[in-house]
Amino acid sequence: MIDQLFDPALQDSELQVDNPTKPSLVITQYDAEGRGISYPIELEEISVDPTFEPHPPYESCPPINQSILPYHQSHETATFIPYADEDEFPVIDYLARFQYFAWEEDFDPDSEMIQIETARRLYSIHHISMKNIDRMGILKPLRESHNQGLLWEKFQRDFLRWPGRAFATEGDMPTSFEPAAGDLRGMLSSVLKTFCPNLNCLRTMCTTHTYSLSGSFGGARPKVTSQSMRLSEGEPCGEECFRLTDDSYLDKVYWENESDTETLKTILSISPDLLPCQLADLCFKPCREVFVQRSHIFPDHMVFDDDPAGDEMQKHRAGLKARKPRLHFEEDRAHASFVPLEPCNHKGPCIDAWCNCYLQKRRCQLACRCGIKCIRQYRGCTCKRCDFDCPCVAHSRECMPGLCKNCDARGATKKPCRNTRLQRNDAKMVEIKRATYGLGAFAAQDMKRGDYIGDYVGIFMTHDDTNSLDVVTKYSGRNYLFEVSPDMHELFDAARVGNPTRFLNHDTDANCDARVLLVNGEHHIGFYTIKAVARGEELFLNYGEQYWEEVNKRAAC
Ligand SMILES: C[S@@+](CC[C@H](N)C(=O)[O-])C[C@H]1O[C@@H](n2cnc3c(N)ncnc32)[C@H](O)[C@@H]1O
Repeated sequence: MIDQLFDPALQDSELQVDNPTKPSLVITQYDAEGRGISYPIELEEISVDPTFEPHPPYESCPPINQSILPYHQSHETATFIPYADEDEFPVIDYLARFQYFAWEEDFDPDSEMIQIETARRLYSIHHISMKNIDRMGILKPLRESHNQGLLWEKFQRDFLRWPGRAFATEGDMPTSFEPAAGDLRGMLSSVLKTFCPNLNCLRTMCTTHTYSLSGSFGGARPKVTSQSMRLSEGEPCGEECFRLTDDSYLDKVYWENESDTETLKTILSISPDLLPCQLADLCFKPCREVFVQRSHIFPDHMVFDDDPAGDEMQKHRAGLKARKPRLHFEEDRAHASFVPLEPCNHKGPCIDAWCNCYLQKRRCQLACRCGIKCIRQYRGCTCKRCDFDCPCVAHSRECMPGLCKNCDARGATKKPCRNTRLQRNDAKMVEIKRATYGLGAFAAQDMKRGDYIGDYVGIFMTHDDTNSLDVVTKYSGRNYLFEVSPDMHELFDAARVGNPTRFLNHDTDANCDARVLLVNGEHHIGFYTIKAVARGEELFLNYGEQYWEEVNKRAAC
C-alpha cells in the first residue's frame, strides 16, 4: 500500500508521509467516480507476551447466570463435530453415540417455505381466513401463540427468493399476532411467556422454565365474603362506592359486554380479595357494579366453603375424613432425587390422582395453581435467625421471600437472611487464573468459613444424555459434569456454558464444599468455603473418590 501511495493516479495531492519506513497504514477512500483520497494512520507496535497461551481450540464457555435446559436434546442429534481437524480425535466413535445428524432431522427449509407460500396464497388469493387455514389441519399451525407457529417462524429467517414466488405477488399475511385489546388473559399469557415469572429467573423468552403458562395462571381462591367486605372499615371511594350500596342493587347490574366480565374474572383469578374500589379502577367500571359482579362470581356461601371449586371437594369430603393423607415429601430429604415437574393446576385437593405433585410424592411448588388451601405447599419458617434450628436450613432449602415470616428473606434491610445468599447472588469475589491443573479459581478477597462462592450452573441433563459427552471428555481430559441428585441421574454440565464456579479444581484437603439446595422450588448446587481462605489462595473442592474412579475407568477403556 505504501507503493500505491505514490501512484499519482490515486494519490491525494495533500498526502504527506513523513517517514515511509515507520509502520503505518494508509487508508484510501474512493468516491463514485473512482477517485481515491488516501491518508496514513500510524500504527502502534504491539508486542505479545510469549507466556500468554492461546485459548484451546473448541473450548468456549459463554457466561450464564442460571442453568439452562436446551430446546433440543443434543444427545440424540449430532450438530457439530468437535476437534474434527485433529487426527487423534475418534470421530467415528464420537458419531456412533448419536442417532442422527442434525441435518437429517432438523426442520426442512423447503417444506417450510412451501407451507408458508401455500398459506399465503390461500389467504391472499383465495381469501381464506387464517383461522380456517388452521382448521384445515394440512399445514403447521400458523399462530399457536405470539411466538410460536408458522407465521412466527417465517420471521425468524430470511428465505431466498424463489421462482414460483414471482407468479403470486398478492399481499402478504399479517405478520404478528397480538391478543385482542379486550383479551386480558391473552395479553397476560403472552407477557408471561416473554418475561419468565419464575422467581429465580430474569430471562426474557426463557426456555428453562418451559411448562406452559398460558392460561394456567390464576385459580387463587377468595377468603373474604362480599358481606364482610361491605362491613369492613374504610372510606367510600366515591358516590358510587360499594360501601354505600344496599342489597336492592344486587339484581340491577347487567354488563352487556362479555369481555368486561371476562376481565373481572381474570383479575379475580389472580387476586380474588381485591376490594371493589381497587377493582373498579382496574376494570374502568363503577365500584358498586364491580361489587355486584364479584358477588355473582364468588357467592358468599362458596367463600365459606372449604373449597369453592365445589363439586370435587364435596365428592371427596367423605373420603377425606376416612383416610388421612400420608404425606411423604421427597424434597424434604436433604439430597432428594429431583425430576422437574409441571406445576399442578386442578380443582379439588392435592390428595388424589389428578394432582401430579401428589402422584410423584412431591410438595406443591410456588408455581402450582392448586390454591391457597393446598396442604402440600411449604409454609416457610418462622425463625428470625436462620441457622441450624431453622426448618429451611435443616431441609437444605433456602428461605423464601413471601413465605418465611420473620427473617428478612426478601433482602429489604441491611441484614438480610443469610439463608438466601444463593438467590440474592451474595457471593464472595473469585478470580480465574492459571493454576496447577489448567485454570483455577482463586479468592479475590479474604473469606471466612461458610462464605458463599457461587451457584454451579450449566446445561441441565440426565445421565443418559452424557453418553455422547464421554468421547469428548476423555479426549480433552476435562470434565465439568456435576450431579444434582444422589443417584447421579440429573446433572449440570458446565463444559459449554457456565460461570466461575466451573474452575474449582480438586484437592483432598479442599477449602470449599458443594451443597444441593432447594431454592424457590428449583434445585441448585451452591459452593461454600469450609475454612477461612486468605485472598490469593486457590479454592478447591474434593471431587470425591467416585469422580476419579470414573476418570480412571474412562481412561482404561
Ligand atoms: C471442573 S474442571 C476444573 C477447571 C479446569 N482446571 C479448567 O481449566 O477449566 C475439572 C477438570 O480440571 C482438571 N483437574 C482439576 N483438579 C485436578 C487434580 N487435582 N488433578 C488433576 N486434574 C485436575 C481435570 O482435568 C478435571 O477434569
